Amino acid sequence: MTAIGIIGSAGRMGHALAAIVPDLGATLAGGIDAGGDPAGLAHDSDVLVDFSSPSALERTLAAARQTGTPILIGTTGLATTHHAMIDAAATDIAVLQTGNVSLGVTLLAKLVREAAARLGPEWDIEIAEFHHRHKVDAPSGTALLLGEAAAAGRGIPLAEARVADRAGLTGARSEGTIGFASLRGGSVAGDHQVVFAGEGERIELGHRAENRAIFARGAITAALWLVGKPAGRYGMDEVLGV
Ligand SMILES: NC(=O)C1=CN([C@@H]2O[C@H](COP(=O)(O)OP(=O)(O)OC[C@H]3O[C@@H](n4cnc5c(N)ncnc54)[C@H](OP(=O)(O)O)[C@@H]3O)[C@@H](O)[C@H]2O)C=CC1
Ligand SMILES: O=C(O)C1=N[C@H](C(=O)O)C[C@H](O)C1
Repeated sequence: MTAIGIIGSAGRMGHALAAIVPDLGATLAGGIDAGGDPAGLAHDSDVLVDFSSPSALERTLAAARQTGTPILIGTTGLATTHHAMIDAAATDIAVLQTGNVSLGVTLLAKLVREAAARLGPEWDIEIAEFHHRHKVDAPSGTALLLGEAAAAGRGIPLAEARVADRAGLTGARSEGTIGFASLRGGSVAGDHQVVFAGEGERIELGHRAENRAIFARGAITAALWLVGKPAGRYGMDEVLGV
């Protein structure tokens, strides 16, 4: 049986992952949290699953590279420097990093890209997300993933179009920008809405996660898929075939 090591095992996702591992025919190699030893965990695991904090990433990737252990990274709030670390690790091991491991969001990203490609820049794109009160990063990893999909559909880099944190005298909206809005409260598992606002009409594409079990199932499915894959950076669309 494939042995799975969890980084962030005592967290909300850590618990959801541990609960679903046996249902998917795998076994738990162990888990660590802040202050834990990623090298020992990587040694004991066939694949690592990381839902923790961006601060864990450097040591985790070093351990995974040392042992040649593939890794699924679900942690969000990553900076450009973290993506550079992931790219470097993917020269040695199989890595899948995504802001959302659900089937629904993986398909939604395809739909958003397609809509953005077909609609002209006069259609304003706004992305809204709503998460539980404990979430520490904004915009959510999923909102950014959907923003990347929209920007790719328009053939532009997201960094050029991204507008977040509107407040005060912002001036009128600039054509071609992609706006982000974040709400936090209660126990919301994760809602995302992408709005294409045109003159006199709107298209709204969205996804609502009703629980963390959908993320845990997607993450373990992807982790099992990564075992035995050559070094490289993979996507959830490849895992799920959507
Ligand atoms: N990609 C996706 O589909 C999804 C992504 N996420 C993301 O997963 C991450 C975790 O979410 P959630 O479970 O709700 O958060 P929690 O705060 O509940 O859990 C995070 C866990 O990570 C641990 N941790 C913190 N720092 C380190 C470290 N340096 N090394 C190892 N472990 C560490 C914490 O341990 P301690 O308490 O000791 O600090 C804690 O147990 C977030 O970034 C979230 O956005 C969540 C759901 C789906
Ligand atoms: O922190 C969460 O809970 C979630 N984080 C991910 C994100 O930032 O998009 C995925 C999901 O929405 C839940």
